[in-house]
Amino acid sequence: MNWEPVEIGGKIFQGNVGELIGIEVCTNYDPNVLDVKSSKRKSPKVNTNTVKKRKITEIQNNVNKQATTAKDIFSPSKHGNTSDSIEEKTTDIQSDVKVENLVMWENFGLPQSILRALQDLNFTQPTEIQQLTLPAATLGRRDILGAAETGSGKTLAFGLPILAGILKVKSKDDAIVTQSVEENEPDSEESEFEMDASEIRRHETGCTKSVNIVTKSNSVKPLYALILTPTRELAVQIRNHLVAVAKYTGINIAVVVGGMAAVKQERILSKGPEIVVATPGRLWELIQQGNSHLSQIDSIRYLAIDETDRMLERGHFQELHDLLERINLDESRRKRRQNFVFSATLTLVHELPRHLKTKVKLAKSKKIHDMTPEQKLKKIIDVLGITEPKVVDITQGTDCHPLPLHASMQQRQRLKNLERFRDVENSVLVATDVAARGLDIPCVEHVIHYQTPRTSESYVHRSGRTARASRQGITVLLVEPNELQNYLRLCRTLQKNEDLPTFPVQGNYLKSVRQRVDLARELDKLQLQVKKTNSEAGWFQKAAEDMDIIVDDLYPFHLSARRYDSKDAEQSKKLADLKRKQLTKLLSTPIFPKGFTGKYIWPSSDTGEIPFQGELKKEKAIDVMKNVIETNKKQKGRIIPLYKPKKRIAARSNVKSIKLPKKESRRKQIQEIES
Ligand SMILES: Nc1ncnc2c1ncn2[C@@H]1O[C@H](COP(=O)(O)OP(=O)(O)OP(=O)(O)O)[C@@H](O)[C@H]1O
Repeated sequence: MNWEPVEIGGKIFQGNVGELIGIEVCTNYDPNVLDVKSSKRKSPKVNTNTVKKRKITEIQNNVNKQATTAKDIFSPSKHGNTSDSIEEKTTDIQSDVKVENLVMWENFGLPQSILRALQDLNFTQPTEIQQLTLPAATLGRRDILGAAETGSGKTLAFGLPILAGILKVKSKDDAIVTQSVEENEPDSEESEFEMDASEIRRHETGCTKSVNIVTKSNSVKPLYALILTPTRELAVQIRNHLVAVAKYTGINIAVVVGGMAAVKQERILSKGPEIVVATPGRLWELIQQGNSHLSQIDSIRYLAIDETDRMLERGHFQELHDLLERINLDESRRKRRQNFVFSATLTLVHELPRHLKTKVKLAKSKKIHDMTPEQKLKKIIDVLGITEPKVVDITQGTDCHPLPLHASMQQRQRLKNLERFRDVENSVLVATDVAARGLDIPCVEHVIHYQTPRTSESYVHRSGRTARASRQGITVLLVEPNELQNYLRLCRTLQKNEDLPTFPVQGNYLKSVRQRVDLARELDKLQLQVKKTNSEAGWFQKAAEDMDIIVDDLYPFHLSARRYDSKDAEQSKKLADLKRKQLTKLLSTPIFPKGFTGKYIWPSSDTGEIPFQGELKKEKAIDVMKNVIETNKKQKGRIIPLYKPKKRIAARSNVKSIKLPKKESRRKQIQEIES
């Protein structure tokens, strides 16, 4: 039927007309249409009340069921919120489909719709950060402060609890609406179809009907969650990642970032997405322009801040701070919100050292941008009102966050790491030659050639990543004895008749450095072995399942064929964990003497001696090198000719090859470390 609005004089709306906001007229009235509806009355009668009551009882039963399991396993909700535990049913599309191979996900209270999507993605088990975060977040409803290295699966660590939470809240809201509809209905035995017809009778008089904007379908859709991230690219990535796991949930996720047409952004938001992934700047703009969907920003149930450490830098902080104050406008809603703060470094959040606490007090009187990143992070946590968060920090306890870059990485992860390398101060990019050419990152201070390049082109391109435009930079070439020929060839091609100046290194500290490096290499090898063993076992299991073979029947054969021994693997893992702890401890012990504040130890140009404790200079590597060149010139007054080896050096390396301990000695090592 075709309905058109009826023009009415303004006065009619001045009286008490309840929810009536307009009248429409049917322009192609056809009595047969109503007949079609009334013919439905002849269909088998279904008691609406029974259906709805069953739905509510089902939900209630699930509340009880879930509450018991959650209580058994996890700590209670910070908010004492049990009503949120209502099992999502109505929006859980095709929940009866069997989800296989997801045993590891089963204890996290995730609905079937999400499990199905995880299965489609072949995410058979949660990553470490997900395992540690999900129980507390999904079932305990705790705020989370999380830190883990890049590519560890942080997005789903906060994304899954948000999606699962929204499904629960929505089903709770639906239950309330259903209940209130029931309460307002006459207590009759009408079937659903009869109710349709009676509704038609109630609302349609002749050829007119009332239009009620308060009906559920027309109301403003709630905004449940906001995810903040520092860059546009990340926002898009997070959205895509979440869309993939939300595909059976019916939850809409939108991106709000700078650089996108404002009209398009308004259109996206007018559809009422339940989750908005945004960069703070554009979000703030749209809020200030009065966007209606974003006007609910203070009632969001979930807030995630990804890459918080980067949000504290480069002009993001003030925007973030203002935005959070706006989000926090309503105190009671703030308390009901669940927060996720993910950052690469959370060390100072565990317990702020006393000297920093004093600094925080002092900083209150200063401007916000005078604060250190740690103070800013603390400030954000305070603004959010996080008091007893679950802290999940699986960073390896070092201040150095190396960022890998190589051809077998996903393009997406490569871009992320490059972005991070560009934005994070003191970061280290560990790259293969994929990064040797074309990369234009302005402030790279050092290029270290871990292996002597085989061609002069390679040397020039790699080195060209530093000292860009008018900036200074230093490139250091590490030459092993077996690489000497490469080095000499390189110098000849570059028409150098003198040796490259040597970077001063104090041998007496090298022992400690070597100890750490050896331990790191050993750990790396052990980890590789553990990974290989696990993937072999996983491969076998999967192959057996694909062929419908029961693994147990073949197990002994499988063991001998692949030399897989679960005890052995367990032992290697244990040893790797112990070695990691050892390394973390060693790395937290300073190599240089107490009181040393400089970056490099470099002997005095006058005496050639290492300065006493406290007199060491705080110098950059580039300045150290400049000094060396100057000193060489002054002391010798002549160039140092290129090294000429008397005889060809055999290809040998003085790098100790790391051998993995055998079974017996592994056990011995574990005992030694543990004692
Ligand atoms: N449980 C899982 N099983 C397998 N793959 C996963 C799982 N969780 C996430 N992934 C995949 O791992 C990759 C890295 O995940 P994600 O981007 O969330 O990491 P991250 O910790 O946020 O990294 P970054 O800090 O660099 O942003 C993605 O390709 C993602 O699809």
